[in-house]
Amino acid sequence: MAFNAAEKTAMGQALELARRGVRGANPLVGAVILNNDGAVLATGWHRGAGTAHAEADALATAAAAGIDVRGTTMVVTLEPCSHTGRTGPCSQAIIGSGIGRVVYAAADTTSDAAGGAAALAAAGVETEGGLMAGESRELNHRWSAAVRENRPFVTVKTAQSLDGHTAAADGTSQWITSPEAREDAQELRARCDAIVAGTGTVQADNPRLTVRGRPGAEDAAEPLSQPLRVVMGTTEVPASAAVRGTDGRFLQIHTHDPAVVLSGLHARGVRHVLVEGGATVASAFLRAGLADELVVYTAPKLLGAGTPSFFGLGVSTLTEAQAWRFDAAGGAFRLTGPDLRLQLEPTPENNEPTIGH
Ligand SMILES: NC(=O)C1=CN([C@@H]2O[C@H](COP(=O)(O)OP(=O)(O)OC[C@H]3O[C@@H](n4cnc5c(N)ncnc54)[C@H](OP(=O)(O)O)[C@@H]3O)[C@@H](O)[C@H]2O)C=CC1
Ligand SMILES: Nc1c(N[C@@H]2O[C@H](COP(=O)(O)O)[C@@H](O)[C@H]2O)[nH]c(=O)[nH]c1=O
Repeated sequence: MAFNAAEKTAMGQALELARRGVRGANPLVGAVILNNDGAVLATGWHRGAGTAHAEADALATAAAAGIDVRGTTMVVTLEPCSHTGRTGPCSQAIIGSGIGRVVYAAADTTSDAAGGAAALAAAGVETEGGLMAGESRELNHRWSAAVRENRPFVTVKTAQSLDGHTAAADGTSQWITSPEAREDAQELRARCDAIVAGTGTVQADNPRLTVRGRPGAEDAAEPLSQPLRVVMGTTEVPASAAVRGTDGRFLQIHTHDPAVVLSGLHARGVRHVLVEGGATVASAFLRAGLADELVVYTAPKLLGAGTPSFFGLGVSTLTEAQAWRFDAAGGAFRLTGPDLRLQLEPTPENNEPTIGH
């Protein structure tokens, strides 16, 4: 394999572009188109499930700028796909564009999307993989684990006080975080297929668990399909509970096992789950190694007592601590109004998920 200096630089840039995407049902992918002198002609990245893939995004950017890409090189962080999902196959779009060479980082090992490199080569496009493959694989290591194990990608979100409580001593929790933080959390809801909460939260909060205040939300002029609202636990959700709604997108799963919830949801086509708590349910996903992304909103308030954000993780001494790291994709930390938003992912050494092997 021979990659020139411009291709190596472009792959680094493509990895940075990939990090602009959002984690969830699809992997983070970036793409750069180079001319034969190694100059960047166009760039693209994938913005999440249902939007253009990075390759198509870069091709569209080039087309919009009137750039002729025939005979040029595309550098992309993941092997171009060969399947028609919510968007068309990238390998065919590349072949159709006349691009002469494709350099990719990691192979696409998903059963339905794999085979893009072979399709490109068969069409006469010079195709080489493996450049910075480790970086690309690490960028999507939790997404890959979810795909490998036939389960949805899991985001756990919590809103806590500065001293790590999700509810005060009397069980009150509305609201710990600011309107700005709660508005930000609506974005998490909008990009997932299902929202999971426990029966305890239903009893305490009577939540709606809906997407609101954005195009396609329940309060929009033409509402689109909402994420599925899922309650886990054995206590029957009351007929009057707001979470039941009227659109038929409510489901109770009578279990305490996160793996059972995930396999049931995967069978229904759910590829991204948002776990909204409470602490009992969130901790169960963490304990099982079934949390791929953690978003923690921390309000500058002290409660001194109450429900800890996470408990019962099976950690009895410091060396057993779950290891997480700040996730540059999506912004590791930033202020949302007066509150701090942290985004983390498990380190590759952390407990890998335990289902699906
Ligand atoms: N700040 C925040 O981000 C949030 C705060 N809250 C607050 O947290 C509190 C509710 O949290 P919490 O009491 O932990 O309730 P949960 O919503 O986590 O629900 C816990 C209940 O769900 C069932 N259950 C489901 N899975 C498991 C499991 N793996 N292990 C044990 N039980 C399970 C059990 O009920 P069953 O007997 O029915 O099976 C259990 O009592 C409220 O005060 C609420 O206001 C809630 C959500 C978010
Ligand atoms: N208390 C608390 C949160 N709580 C979460 O929000 C749910 C309410 O959802 P809804 O009824 O759809 O508005 C509630 O049941 C719990 O899951 N979220 C936050 O961002 N900040 C907060 O301070």
